[in-house]
Amino acid sequence: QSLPDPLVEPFSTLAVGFDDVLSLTVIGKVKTEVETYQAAGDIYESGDMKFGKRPTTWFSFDSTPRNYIEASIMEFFKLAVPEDFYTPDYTVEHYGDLKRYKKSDIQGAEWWIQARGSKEGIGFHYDKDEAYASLQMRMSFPILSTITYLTDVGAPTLILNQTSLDGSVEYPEVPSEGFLSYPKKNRHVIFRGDLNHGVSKTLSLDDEGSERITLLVNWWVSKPLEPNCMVLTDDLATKIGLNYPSEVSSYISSSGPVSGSQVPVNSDSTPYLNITGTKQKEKGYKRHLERFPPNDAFYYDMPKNKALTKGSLYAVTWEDTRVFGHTGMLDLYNTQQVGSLFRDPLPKLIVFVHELRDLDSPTGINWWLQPLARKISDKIKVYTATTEKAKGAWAAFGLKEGDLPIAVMHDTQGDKKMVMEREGTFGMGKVEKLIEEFGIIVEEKEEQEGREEMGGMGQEL
Ligand SMILES: O=C(O)CCC(=O)C(=O)O
Ligand SMILES: [Fe+2]
Repeated sequence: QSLPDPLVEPFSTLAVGFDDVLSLTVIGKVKTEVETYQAAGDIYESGDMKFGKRPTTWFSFDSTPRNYIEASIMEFFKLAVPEDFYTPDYTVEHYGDLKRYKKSDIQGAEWWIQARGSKEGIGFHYDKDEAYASLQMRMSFPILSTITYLTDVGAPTLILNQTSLDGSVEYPEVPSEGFLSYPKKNRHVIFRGDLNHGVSKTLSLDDEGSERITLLVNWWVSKPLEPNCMVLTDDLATKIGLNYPSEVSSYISSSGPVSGSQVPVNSDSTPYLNITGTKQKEKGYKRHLERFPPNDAFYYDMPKNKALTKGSLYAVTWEDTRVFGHTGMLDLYNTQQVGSLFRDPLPKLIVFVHELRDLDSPTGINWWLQPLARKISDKIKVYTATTEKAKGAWAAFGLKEGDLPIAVMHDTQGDKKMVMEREGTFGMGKVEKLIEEFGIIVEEKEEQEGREEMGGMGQEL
């Protein structure tokens, strides 16, 4: 049987998709097993894990599939082509030495389940060896991550061209490419294991009431550490009702492979979206916001939801006027961040606000601060600072609660500080004046629109 080659004409450098990956009978069996697995609860008796995360399960290639989930994982492996994801042409800034993997380097798969409501999202993150990250403060990534949609429902996965070594500095600072994948039952999406991704709830095209279920399978050179990634022993598999290797093997020998037709999804069936334009409010677009550390806020424009199609995949590119993520969020409890903030030679503009809502609400500060931060990003690093995470910094600038919202300038190298005038209404004009008084000249580009207030978050622009 010859395998489809999705990468002859890559639709996107970030990810590839296949439809009908499993046979209809098998996808039904996998769904039932997923329910069984979910119902079994905390099978590894891990108790309360950090961040309330459930452990993932390891499946080694040495073992025989004991259920249809494991048989499907063996099948998905045929679609994983790691070499093609690490060609020297695709360079992410800090990957001077691109690693190239052979399939034979892969030892097994880590898998888990996600179940969400039709309007729910999943926060942006890197799939990583969670236990290793806690120990080493560095990230160890799978070679490839995959998503298999088990229902047609819910918000899309958004995979970005952004990676990081330690989770505190990201490359590039602001993503310019995305792979947007709406759920479609029996679709399998493969992407590089080191990319920032999440599920954007504001892009959901479904009404409340149904369930979004995905099976996540990641390919690793070696097993991620316990207690976050666990081996499902035969005893445990029997206990939860997922151990019937002879049924699985006789199914395969009598009914044929567990695979379906495995149709590559390419640009013929799904469009490229080039998001361009310089106006703050580009007609026909909606601006979305996702929060992820350490960039803290990522604003990106997409066609209005009614112009997007359920079940589609989109390769998205954004002009730098259509994506924003140029501010950091000051967090005095994050010692790693405070350290890198002081080492960074650029002067800082810090905007102190009471709470996140002051930044993100439809009339929030971020709607004009983000474009401003982009404009000045080569001269000034902009931070926002909420009371919860940054109250401890007020004293250094002689600030009191009643002064907020307020901006300060801080040259951490020369320890030069300047506080904005307290009189007058806080806004973009006052911030620009502060920057100027601090002695930094910002080139005036064709930025007239920057003065316009941006439309509200999630508002159709
Ligand atoms: O369900 C999805 O679309 C993605 C889930 C995911 O990224 C994860 O669980 O790590
Ligand atoms: Fe993930």
